[in-house]
Amino acid sequence: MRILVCGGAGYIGSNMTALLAAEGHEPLVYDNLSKGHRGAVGDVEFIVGDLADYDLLLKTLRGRRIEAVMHFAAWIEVGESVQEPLKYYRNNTSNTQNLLSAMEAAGVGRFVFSSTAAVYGMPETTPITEEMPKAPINPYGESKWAVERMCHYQSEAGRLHYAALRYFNACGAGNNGLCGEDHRPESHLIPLTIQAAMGKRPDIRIYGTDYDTPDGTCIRDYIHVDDLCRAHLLALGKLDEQPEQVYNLGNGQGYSVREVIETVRRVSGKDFTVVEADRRPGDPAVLTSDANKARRELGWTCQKPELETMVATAWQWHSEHPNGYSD
Ligand SMILES: NC(=O)c1ccc[n+]([C@@H]2O[C@H](COP(=O)([O-])OP(=O)(O)OC[C@H]3O[C@@H](n4cnc5c(N)ncnc54)[C@H](O)[C@@H]3O)[C@@H](O)[C@H]2O)c1
Ligand SMILES: O=c1ccn([C@@H]2O[C@H](COP(=O)(O)OP(=O)(O)O[C@H]3O[C@H](CO)[C@@H](O)[C@H](O)[C@H]3O)[C@@H](O)[C@H]2O)c(=O)[nH]1
Repeated sequence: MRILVCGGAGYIGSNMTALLAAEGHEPLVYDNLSKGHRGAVGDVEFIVGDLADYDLLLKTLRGRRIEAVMHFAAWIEVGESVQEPLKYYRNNTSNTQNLLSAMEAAGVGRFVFSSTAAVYGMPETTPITEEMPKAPINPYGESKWAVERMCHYQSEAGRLHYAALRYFNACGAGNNGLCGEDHRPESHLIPLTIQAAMGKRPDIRIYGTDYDTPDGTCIRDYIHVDDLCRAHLLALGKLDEQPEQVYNLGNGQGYSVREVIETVRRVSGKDFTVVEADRRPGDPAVLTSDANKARRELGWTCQKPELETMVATAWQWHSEHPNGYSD
């Protein structure tokens, strides 16, 4: 299929673009490079464009005879979304509405959307199933949940076939270790800890050691970006027969912040300073997925479920690219 990959120069989008090309699809990256990196995308057609540009979207969808859209483009920082809510509603919600409108006008009806575990807010129990209450606690989660509702009603109206994929914590370097994580600023635990191990930051701070968890630190469900991307392919393949798909994507196993830090220490063989700091506002103690629905309906399995493997691929990429995509 000819697939428009919005946000294809970002961390997950660049991995997806590489997988699509490897699988014989024809990806076309659409990214404004506000956060992504040209160097993250291999020899694939690239349009520097903004989701807000309806005319360019329509021209691209029609002119390139696009058959499906995979949509990764968004602002992704929870803390910033609390400080600047409208920035998040504009890019994540309004601009996605713009994209869906252009798709409708161009007659493109297949859509795979990057949603997030943040739609569940502070879940009362874990692991989380898709049916559990959607109760985001920040504008980032709300901005994504609003898109899910938009897709649901478009689908009910017979205007869209879509998959909303609720990622847990994406990590690792994918595409045979070639596509790594280079967010600026970086806010995610694994790359930040790796930066500490590389001596690029003075320490790694643990946000909260008094949670009701075995070692007092937060537990998250880390999923390798290769596993994440394979689920997109499977969802895309079922869109024609199943017009509405909603799946959690996690590996179901939780790892604490201390376990992540120890794994980076082991994998890297480096010692670094760990500082015990206050809790970060809005962090649930435990976020783990029940992804059985994706396993059952898509036939999806995690091929890299071990934290050690995820961290090792990330460590190798950062060691080979000490300045990220600036190299
Ligand atoms: N990283 C995670 O752990 C995680 C977890 C849950 C959900 N997600 C979702 O997955 C998606 C991808 O995340 P990521 O980590 O790859 O983020 P990223 O910031 O690396 O990639 C986003 C890309 O979108 C582009 N972009 C942003 N706004 C744009 C616009 N208006 N027009 C065109 N391009 C635009 C950026 O330049 C960037 O290349 C996001 O939608 C995010 O909300 C990520
Ligand atoms: O310097 C740091 C950074 C993070 N953490 C902790 O590490 C855990 C993971 O944090 P982070 O890597 O920032 O991921 P999350 O906040 O869990 O959010 C990610 O995972 C969510 C789904 O679980 C997605 O919605 C978000 O988009 C994605 O960024 C959390 O407990 C943080 O408090 C630290 O202790 N120190």
